[in-house]
Amino acid sequence: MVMQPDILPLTIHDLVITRGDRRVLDGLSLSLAPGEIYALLGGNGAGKSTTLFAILGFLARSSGTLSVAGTDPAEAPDAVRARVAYLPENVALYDHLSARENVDYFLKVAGTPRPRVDVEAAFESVGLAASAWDARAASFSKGMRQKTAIALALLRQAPLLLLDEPTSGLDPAAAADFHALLASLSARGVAVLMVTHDLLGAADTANRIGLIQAGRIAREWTASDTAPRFDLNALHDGFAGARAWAPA
Ligand SMILES: Nc1ncnc2c1ncn2[C@@H]1O[C@H](COP(=O)(O)OP(=O)(O)OP(=O)(O)O)[C@@H](O)[C@H]1O
Repeated sequence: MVMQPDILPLTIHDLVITRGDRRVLDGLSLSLAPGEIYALLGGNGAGKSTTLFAILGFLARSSGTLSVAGTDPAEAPDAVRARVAYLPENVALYDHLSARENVDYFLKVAGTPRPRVDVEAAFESVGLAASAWDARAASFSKGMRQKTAIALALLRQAPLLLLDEPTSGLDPAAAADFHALLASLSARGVAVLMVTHDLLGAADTANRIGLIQAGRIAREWTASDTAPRFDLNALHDGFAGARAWAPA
């Protein structure tokens, strides 16, 4: 992965986004270093998805700054979307195409086709079984769809991965598989911003966990170098408080 050392994959400072008459994001600040895995948690309607859409350049901001690998999505949305890999809760693939054909197609559309050997190496590194490479995506589980999309992100050399509820609906083994995959992405220098309601999964995987409340990061926890990585009681109390606060 080629990255400029002094440019962070993501910097957000004092971001304000208004939807209707509400300041849905109200002074949100958040930066990610290469290889960092950040879990963003918060009650329903707290602004998690809004944060992801703002990073993708889909929402106008009232004030604040935001940059993805040094580029402002408000100024160059296409350049930012070319650098960010966004996985919605349910990854959409062309069902009538195989994993290989999907990846080839998206790379070609992006103007960055890659040789067969590279695509297979990416499938191997995300743990997509070889039997799936040429199978139609219609038969794929959520986990297989995610692996295909992450292989595409690796091939595109995206420095930032945005994940919306990646483990909802995954069985425990598939979720563990997914968390191991995130750790290997992190080791390659990919920064990951993961929106989730899975407190235990976040505590297993993330380097930092942030609680979004009233449109900003209200609390933040950093993983310890020694076990346990996070104080689960403190996390639980933090999130219980946020639920009690969340708007109806
Ligand atoms: N298109 C819209 N127009 C006006 N308000 C919106 C729009 N989309 C979302 N909102 C409001 O913005 C707030 C934040 O929504 P957002 O989807 O970011 O929350 P979230 O934290 O992702 O919630 P959830 O956990 O339920 O997915 C909510 O109050 C929501 O009602």
